Amino acid sequence: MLQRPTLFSRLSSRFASFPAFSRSIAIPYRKMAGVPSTYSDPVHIAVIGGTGIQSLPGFNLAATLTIDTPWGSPSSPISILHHDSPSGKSTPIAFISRHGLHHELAPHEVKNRANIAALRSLGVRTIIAFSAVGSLQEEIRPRDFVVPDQIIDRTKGIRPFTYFEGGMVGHVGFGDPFDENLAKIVRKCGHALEGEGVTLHDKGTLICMEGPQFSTRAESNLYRSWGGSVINMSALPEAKLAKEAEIAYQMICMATDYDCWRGEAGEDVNVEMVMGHMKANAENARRFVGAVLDELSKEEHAEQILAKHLEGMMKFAGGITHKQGRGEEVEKKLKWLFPGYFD
Ligand SMILES: CSC[C@H]1O[C@H](OP(=O)(O)O)[C@H](O)[C@@H]1O
Ligand SMILES: Nc1ncnc2[nH]cnc12
Repeated sequence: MLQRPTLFSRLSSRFASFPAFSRSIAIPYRKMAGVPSTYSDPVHIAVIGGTGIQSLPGFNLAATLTIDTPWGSPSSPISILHHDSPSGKSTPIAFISRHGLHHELAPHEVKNRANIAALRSLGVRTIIAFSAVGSLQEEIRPRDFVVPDQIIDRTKGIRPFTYFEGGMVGHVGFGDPFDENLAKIVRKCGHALEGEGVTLHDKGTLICMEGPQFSTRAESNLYRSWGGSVINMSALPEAKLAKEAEIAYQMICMATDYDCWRGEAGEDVNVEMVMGHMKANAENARRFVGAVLDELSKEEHAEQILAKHLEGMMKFAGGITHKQGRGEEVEKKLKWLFPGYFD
């Protein structure tokens, strides 16, 4: 009888045809007694933690994976956590710390391509990303949560932002940068926590700026005049790459400051302010993420967490370059990311 390939054997055979990346799978990052460095089942859901959320305590750590991708290593080792939902079902969740385990990566240094590629290689098709944001509107107060539905790109083109370059061209729709079905689930969970210290704004336009310096007052006011709700430095290219990787992606934002647009009416943003609010509200952030994971673990969301509505999209959106015009290196990389799409 044919054995269903385990994730490890699937990855091994993928690496076997791409020797340059064959060595570093499953090498323990820092040997932690008793924590496996391999994981054999597919993992469909991931959480990307941002500022102040370098780990997700309260979950059972099942494995710590070090995965090398054609775009290098992710920002941090990937923790596989077992999430036990109230129904008794255990669901594996992959967790990456965007800025590294010790917040050592600046926004423009985050390993976005490797992060998303490594998650996809594990089977991830749903990402909940967390971010500390500045508020551009009076009614979005520090410690409020926002589930944004739009992004304005104010990064400066210095971050690698696509998998399709160097001889394979792809164009993916980005009219809705977040996954609306996933957003509905996230909003429902957030509202269920309201009254217990959680205030949620259902929509919002997120400005993603380059940083690492915060905005000037003129910029901050300009973003307000554009209808910006909140501002951060990390939604892009993360959301673009997730879209290219056919992964349903939603960011949950937590306001930590009013940026600098209030002038004399309030103190300008600074790191202490951001960290202070993050720390004070970390428990709510974790409860929010936990509630979303509980909900996503339900059988009724099985299709959604596999992002069936996105499956196969890049075969066409990423396949416009004729075989004879393809760059050899990028073709190898994309075959690693999308086995079977570009044969
Ligand atoms: C520490 S303030 C600026 C920093 O905070 C946000 O991080 P993340 O989105 O990863 O939570 C923002 O994007 C900046 O990177
Ligand atoms: N004011 C701000 N600008 C950009 N990123 C932020 N993250 C938290 N607050 C921020």
